[in-house]
Amino acid sequence: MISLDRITKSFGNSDAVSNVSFSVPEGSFLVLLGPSGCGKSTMLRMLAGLDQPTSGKMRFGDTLVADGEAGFSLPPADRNAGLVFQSYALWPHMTVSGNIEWPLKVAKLPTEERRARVLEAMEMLDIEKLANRYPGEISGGQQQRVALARMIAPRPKVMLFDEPLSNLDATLRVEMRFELLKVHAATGATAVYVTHDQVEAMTMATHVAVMNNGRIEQFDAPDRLLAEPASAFVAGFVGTPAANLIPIENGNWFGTMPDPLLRDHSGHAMVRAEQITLADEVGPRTFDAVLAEVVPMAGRLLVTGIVNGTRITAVSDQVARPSGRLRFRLPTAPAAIFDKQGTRIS
Ligand SMILES: Nc1ncnc2c1ncn2[C@@H]1O[C@H](COP(=O)(O)OP(=O)(O)OP(=O)(O)O)[C@@H](O)[C@H]1O
Repeated sequence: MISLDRITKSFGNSDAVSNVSFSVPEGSFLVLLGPSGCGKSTMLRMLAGLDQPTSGKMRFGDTLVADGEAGFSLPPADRNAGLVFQSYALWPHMTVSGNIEWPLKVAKLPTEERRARVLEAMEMLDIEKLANRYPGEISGGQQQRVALARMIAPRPKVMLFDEPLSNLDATLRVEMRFELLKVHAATGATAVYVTHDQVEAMTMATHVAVMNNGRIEQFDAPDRLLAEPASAFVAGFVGTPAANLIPIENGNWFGTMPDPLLRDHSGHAMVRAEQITLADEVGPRTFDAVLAEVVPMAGRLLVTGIVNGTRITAVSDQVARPSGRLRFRLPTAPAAIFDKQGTRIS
């Protein structure tokens, strides 16, 4: 179990992480998801013991690993936690097996035990054939497998990942997502995984903490983030495609078309792409748009147009008119309404 109790990390006058509390059970796969600068790497560094919280407490199981007020932080080596970075950080002068063995040597494990663990880790990542190669002699994807093997060889209870797949191409990324989940399931460790890629969060996580400006916008299971986003930020960040956030003003779509369903609300109405249709005729809740792009997806089309400066995406089977103009029809009810601060109100 990992639990955080009101963790804050300040740099000078600004908080990189602000008053964050959550807990996840042992064996979870927690993803810290958010845009650049939201504080997710700072969170991970505190979990690893590389940074100390300014205030708040952090526990791994029953062990207190950091206490900001008391100025206490358990050193990284005493946390039974492994870390994998975006850059693989392998020792270039050591072979693959030498790299994997290194942390076991540091931990002073006997030779036989080290050999067995190196072999076990290489088998799990399917890299036995690379044992005697040097990092410069293997591909980026293979290097990331070695970094993973090196991380799991000491059998950490907590596995920490900082954007580990972002240097890989799209196909390798999908492959490595599967490998990571396999390793996680086989070890039973608790994983904390930092990414700005919501697809990684949606496909791998048991729990997701969506972060924005150092705070947690929503802490939930991936499907809950999609079904019940707590804020406009979450609604606009998750989903493929993310839901449309349509400006509403005093109960008017785009500030121009009144709709009793919007009551008198101002802010944004969430409308999913699959709720919007393309219309030939002008009618209730139709809006003319300028075509921005058409993306084929799973046999259907994601059609994006601009209405009053807002990008709107619909799922359609219909190819848009060649004129570059199109007409969207909004559904009778939005999936959610957020106020001007982005808080969900309906
Ligand atoms: N050592 C530091 N000194 C001062 N400010 C820092 C330091 N480290 C991080 N920050 C600031 O804290 C905020 C959060 O940074 P952090 O690196 O945690 O974000 P992030 O979500 O991981 O972003 P990215 O995905 O770009 O790495 C940023 O505004 C950053 O400028």
